Amino acid sequence: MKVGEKHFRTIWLNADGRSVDIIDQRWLPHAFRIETVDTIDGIATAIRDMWVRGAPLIGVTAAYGVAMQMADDPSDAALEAVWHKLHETRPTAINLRWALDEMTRMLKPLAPSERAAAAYRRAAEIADEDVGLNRSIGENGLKIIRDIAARKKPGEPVNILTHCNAGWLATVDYGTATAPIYLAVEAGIPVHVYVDETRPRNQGAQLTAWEMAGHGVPHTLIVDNAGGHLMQHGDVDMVIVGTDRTTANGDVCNKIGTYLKALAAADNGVPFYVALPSPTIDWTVADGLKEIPIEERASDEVSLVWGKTGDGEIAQVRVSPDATPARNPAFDVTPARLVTGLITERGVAKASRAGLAELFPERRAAAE
Ligand SMILES: CSC[C@@H](O)[C@@H](O)C(=O)COP(=O)(O)O
Repeated sequence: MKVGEKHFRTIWLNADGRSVDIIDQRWLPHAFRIETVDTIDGIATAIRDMWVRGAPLIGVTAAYGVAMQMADDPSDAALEAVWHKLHETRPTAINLRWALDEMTRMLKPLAPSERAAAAYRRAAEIADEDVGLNRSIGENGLKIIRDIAARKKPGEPVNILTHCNAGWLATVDYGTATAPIYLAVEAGIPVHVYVDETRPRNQGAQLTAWEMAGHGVPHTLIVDNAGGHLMQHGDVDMVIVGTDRTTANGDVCNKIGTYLKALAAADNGVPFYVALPSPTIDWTVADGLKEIPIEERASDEVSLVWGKTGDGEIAQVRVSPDATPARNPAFDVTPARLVTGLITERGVAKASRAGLAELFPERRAAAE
């Protein structure tokens, strides 16, 4: 998407054919910085410390990590080691494991001498595929927004609430939850987005708000606890969020706080949609609550917040007493029964085993 007048993806291969450049998301919205990453350790750090984040982008970054490893050492042992090294960086987003499995499946049968070139080719394809998937999600989600708009008075915006950042910064381009929003704006449908700040790391306040502003999408930042109140007063027409892992029966794991939004939406009859590309479906898991590993991140992320000081410096401040302990589960699981629909690249599925199997019969069959 655009940054100023220039089109950017979140990650791209450099002319040296080895290193990647990434948008370093730690500094947004206050500074737009690009980092070059040219080692496996650098890739692991970028994922773990959230220079890049968002399930699809984590997967693509890991794919380039495997390619870098193959350029250094294309042996079977190195291929296995890089799988483990990158897999442990962030446990919840299934796209990470999907990308590592996909790279391994493709590279294993090749002679070591062929692996580096093939790995870079496949990593680039996965990046391009992500863009295509998101575009299709956008088209399928656009139909839902269009239907809601048709029931409104002319000129009245469709009010969409989103949580965290499932925008272009979380993917290679377009985003998942935001793709239908961008297409609605392009189609001239009036929309307005309520952006949850998304404590503790504030991906909504810092990233989604920046994206919306950059593309002229009318939006309003709200604190995480405001959504239920707004829904009770008829101010939200629909919720669209992303997901880090959706199970074969439609349970949705996403940024902490998503579940509370789904509960409030169900209580108020507000449709709750989840936008996801198929690599985010974990066909091996049935019960999201019991089986999805939930990342517990450092307690500092709760006790300290990043922001811009009056002097224009990007700095961290403490919001709690020095000695107060904090706990930081990064994701939660929204049961399928609270999800109105799953917006995928193939259409909108019911959040159920049958609904997903109908859209992806070959994947369901392969998992059995
Ligand atoms: C298209 S991104 C989907 C999810 O990864 C997104 O909603 C999310 O929860 C991101 O969490 P993050 O911890 O910032 O990586």
